[in-house]
Amino acid sequence: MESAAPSAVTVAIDGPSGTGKSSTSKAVAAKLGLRYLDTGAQYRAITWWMITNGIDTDDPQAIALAAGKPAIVSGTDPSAPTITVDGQDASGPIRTQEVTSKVSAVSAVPEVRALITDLQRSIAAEAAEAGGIVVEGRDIGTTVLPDADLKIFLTASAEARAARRSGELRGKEAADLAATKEALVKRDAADSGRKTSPLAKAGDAVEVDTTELTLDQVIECVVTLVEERRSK
Ligand SMILES: Nc1ncnc2c1ncn2[C@@H]1O[C@H](COP(=O)(O)OP(=O)(O)O)[C@@H](O)[C@H]1O
Ligand SMILES: Nc1ccn([C@H]2C[C@H](O)[C@@H](COP(=O)(O)OP(=O)(O)O)O2)c(=O)n1
Repeated sequence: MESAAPSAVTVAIDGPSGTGKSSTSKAVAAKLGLRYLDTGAQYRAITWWMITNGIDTDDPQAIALAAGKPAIVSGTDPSAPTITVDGQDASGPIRTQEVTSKVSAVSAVPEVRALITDLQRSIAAEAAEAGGIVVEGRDIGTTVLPDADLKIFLTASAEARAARRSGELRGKEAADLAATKEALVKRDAADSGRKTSPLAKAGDAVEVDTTELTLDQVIECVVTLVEERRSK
């Protein structure tokens, strides 16, 4: 007897910066034939648009008024994810230090979250028709997709996360380890402390501490969890 195609699965992966969400989610999606959505890239894209259009990122009202203007489109192929703003490739500009330093303020504005959350839900619903998706961010398991089939919350010590991040920055915008750690802890605090859907572990999420794990071990662990979920 031929085995049936695996059922569609929606996976939510949340956690603070540098825990391995993007690398893990992309690899798991590629291995299992799922789509992939980086929700942080969407918040970065809207932040980049605000900066380039002269919107004061310290003014929540100005941000709320402008939030509906940019058209943000995410490509969900895990081997080549894309992000455009008004048709323009934004994958490079959204990774600058300037965007990183302002994204928490912009993403805390409720009007921004409402628009981006709607966009994320429609992408996930469309992907569910095509096998499923891994969606990574801060509030996916708690707010965006509370009915996800599997929820993972990645953690790691601030030291490990800063070391991973400063490894990425070396040679580009050289930041020392202490400064990287300080910026990262500050962003975590802002993301966890905001009123509207803060960074938080969902009650039914599986927590995976990646501090002492290699990336391959984390990927293997999540693949196993998805397969277990699918076989139920
Ligand atoms: N378990 C791990 N061990 C070592 N390095 C890792 C691990 N997971 C991720 N990394 C590296 O850490 C950096 C940040 O990972 P990333 O997936 O972007 O994290 P996040 O999306 O949670 O911010 C990347 O350079 C990635 O290769
Ligand atoms: N679901 C999400 C995803 C990201 N955000 C916000 C908060 C984060 O600090 C920024 C950037 O997220 P991103 O995942 O790109 O951050 P890092 O990869 O950890 O540097 O976006 C959010 O508020 N909700």
